[in-house]
Amino acid sequence: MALAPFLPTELVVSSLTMIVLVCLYKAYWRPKYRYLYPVDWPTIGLLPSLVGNRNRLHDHVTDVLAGAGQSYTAHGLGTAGMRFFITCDPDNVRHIFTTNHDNYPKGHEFAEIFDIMAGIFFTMDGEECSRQRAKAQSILSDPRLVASIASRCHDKVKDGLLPFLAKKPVVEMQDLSTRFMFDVTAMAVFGVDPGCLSPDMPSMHVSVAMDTIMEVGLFRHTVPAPLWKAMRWFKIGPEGKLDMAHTGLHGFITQMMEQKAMTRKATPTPSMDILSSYIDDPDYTGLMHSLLITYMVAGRDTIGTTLPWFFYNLAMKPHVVSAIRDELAPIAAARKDDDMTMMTFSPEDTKPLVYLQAALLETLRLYPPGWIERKTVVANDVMPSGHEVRAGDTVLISAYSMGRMESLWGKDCYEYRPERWLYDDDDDIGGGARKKKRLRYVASHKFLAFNSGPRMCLGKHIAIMQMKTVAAAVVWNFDVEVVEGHTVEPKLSCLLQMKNGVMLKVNKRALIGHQLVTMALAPFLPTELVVSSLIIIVLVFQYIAYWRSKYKYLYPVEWPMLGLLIPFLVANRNRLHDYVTDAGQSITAHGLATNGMRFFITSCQDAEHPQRPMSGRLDRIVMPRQGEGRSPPIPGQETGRCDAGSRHEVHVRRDGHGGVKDGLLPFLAKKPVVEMQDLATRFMFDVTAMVVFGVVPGCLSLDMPLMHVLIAMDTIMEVGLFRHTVPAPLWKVMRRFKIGPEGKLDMAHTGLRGFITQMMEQKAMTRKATPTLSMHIFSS
Ligand code: HEM
Repeated sequence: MALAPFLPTELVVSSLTMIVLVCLYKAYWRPKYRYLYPVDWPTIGLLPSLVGNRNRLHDHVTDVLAGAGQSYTAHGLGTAGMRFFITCDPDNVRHIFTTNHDNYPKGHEFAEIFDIMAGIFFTMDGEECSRQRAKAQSILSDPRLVASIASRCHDKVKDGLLPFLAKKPVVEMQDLSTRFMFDVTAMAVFGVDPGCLSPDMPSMHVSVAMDTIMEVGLFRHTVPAPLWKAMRWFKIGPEGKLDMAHTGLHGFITQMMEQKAMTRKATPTPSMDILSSYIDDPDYTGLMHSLLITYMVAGRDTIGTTLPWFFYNLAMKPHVVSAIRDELAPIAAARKDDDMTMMTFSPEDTKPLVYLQAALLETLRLYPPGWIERKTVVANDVMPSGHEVRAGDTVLISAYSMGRMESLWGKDCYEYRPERWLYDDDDDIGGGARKKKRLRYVASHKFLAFNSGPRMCLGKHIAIMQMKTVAAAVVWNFDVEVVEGHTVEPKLSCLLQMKNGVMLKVNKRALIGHQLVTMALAPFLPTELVVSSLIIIVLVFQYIAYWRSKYKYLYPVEWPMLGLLIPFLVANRNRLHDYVTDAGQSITAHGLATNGMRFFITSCQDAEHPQRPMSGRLDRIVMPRQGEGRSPPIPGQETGRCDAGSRHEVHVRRDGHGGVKDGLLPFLAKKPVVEMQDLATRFMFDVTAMVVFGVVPGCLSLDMPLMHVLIAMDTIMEVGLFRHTVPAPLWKVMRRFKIGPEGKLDMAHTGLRGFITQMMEQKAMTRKATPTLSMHIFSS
């Protein structure tokens, strides 16, 4: 409503922009240039190139730089002659970050983009920045603080991360790493553990708020400042989201500071955390929120972003996992307590491990969390590459592209290969020459993940120590594997996070002489193996001996002992609904077991089966409703819920009539192809949540957020069918050990409970803000 008077102008302007864009695109775009050079359009500059490649922005920038000899000059949107110089040339980087550093400050636009950290070194330049950095450096190099960070990280791995992984067969590693690093960083900053990494996976508003800052940061970097400032004024679009994120973050910092004040009152002895070093410093009065948020970002965002890429690469490179384990094995062998517990490694243990460090550096080469740096030009200058830059130009340095330049890293620059960081050092031991691996030195202007020159990362050593602690413990104790069908791709943000995270299967290794066996299940494994192998053998023999193709679609075969159910389900699992329908209107069958358990399956209205035996026990009546409307069967027609393999793709044309005004129709209008089951589920999820809680969770939005809760609800129904079909003691044992479908269900329960908690919290907040009665189920 507030925007109503502006809408017509807005509409005209955006329509005109669209028309101009489409015409220019059609007129000039040449497929051969597509992945080589971005076309620098008159007036609108690089915008079409960015829009056209938004789904592969990082790689697009890299392709452009590789094609243009590592540096490129382009124009931004606007008539003010704004220019960009984009580079990943190490000579230029040294010039910008070190040799002529004063000519390339971050600039006031950078400070405006990250206004939540205003007044703190991260967004500043010059004298004040150097003064603040000096204090930060002395704090972060205090051995007592470093020791306290190390021991808190180690304890969190031991008591939080490893037990968590041992209980969950499948995890979303980005979420998990972010939760872990949020807790570890908050402990270093405030001396308080917020408990994000707990088995009930509490909702993470603050963590999401931190992600929002980085996502909207990229948006602010790419559109002209007056545009995002106008949006900020009206709190619309990404700026509306950012405004909420700021409120959430400030709330969190206030809460932490209050908790800290209470602790200080109770135990006045100084505590080893970052906040304690600033709390009485008058220079930071009024800057505490910016300062503490900066430290949270420095720790959580960087390591929390790196670790998922690390595990993702390891999941695909078993030889790297083996090499890391080989390095850890002598340390593990020297332990006395290693046999039945999960092993952790201290910073002293991991410090000399060069292969582990190489694997982490290799991750940072290919996936630097801060993938792009921004600087401003103070005075006209000429780069070592010969390019001229003018005062006021913006310089963008792509750390991501730098890690993928063939000229710097060789032909295999895209390959994850930790060995490139190592070299053989001839080390004469005991008379014989033995090669010892050493870490290769790579200058920071060639490997930019930790920045270079006077603005170099101040937490590099802490970061490597923390990452090694996590990586060593997880690699030693678990096997990880990417869940089939899960695609990993980067998100559009200032941080190189993954768009949908990375789903990993995690299996515990048991340590019997450092060999593999699943530990928690070890005592049961032989029996379990024997029983399941026997069942499979019996099934295969029976299948071969009795199965007649003429019966295949007519009658379920009743096997001796196994009854009807197991062969029935196994053989017809892909057409279960139709199989039940084809079998006639009523059948009686035996289940798996020797206690004579029987099933009567019918679609007759009166459930009176002519063959119903009068003797014997009728245990369950299963009435397939679908069968009722489907006798005789209709060949070739699909029924039931679509599975992933048979999803219906619906080509949607704009209709203009009917419907659901603000969500579904605009969505359909924008997407020419939709997966209708997903869409309908998202739509109904939002509608139902609105009815139940009075809150829209926003599942049906254009960016199609990954909805763990929806998957969880599907899981309940899928595992429900599983529980219906196998004997109860079997699924109960599986539930006890959280294995197979029951492990998945356990995660689904946790996710759903987390969602309900989140909704109830949101509701409680809304009720506080507007106490009038609202019309939805939860309020009743
Ligand atoms: C994988 C881990 C990390 C990476 C890749 C990383 C990377 C970086 C980069 C690229 C910068 C320069 C930022 C800029 O000027 O725009 C930076 C600065 C900084 N980092 Fe890190 N960092 C990591 C972990 C940490 C940790 C754990 C801490 C704290 C304990 C930390 C503290 C800092 C500080 C204080 C600065 C100085 C900011 C400035 O001068 O503006 N970093 N880091």
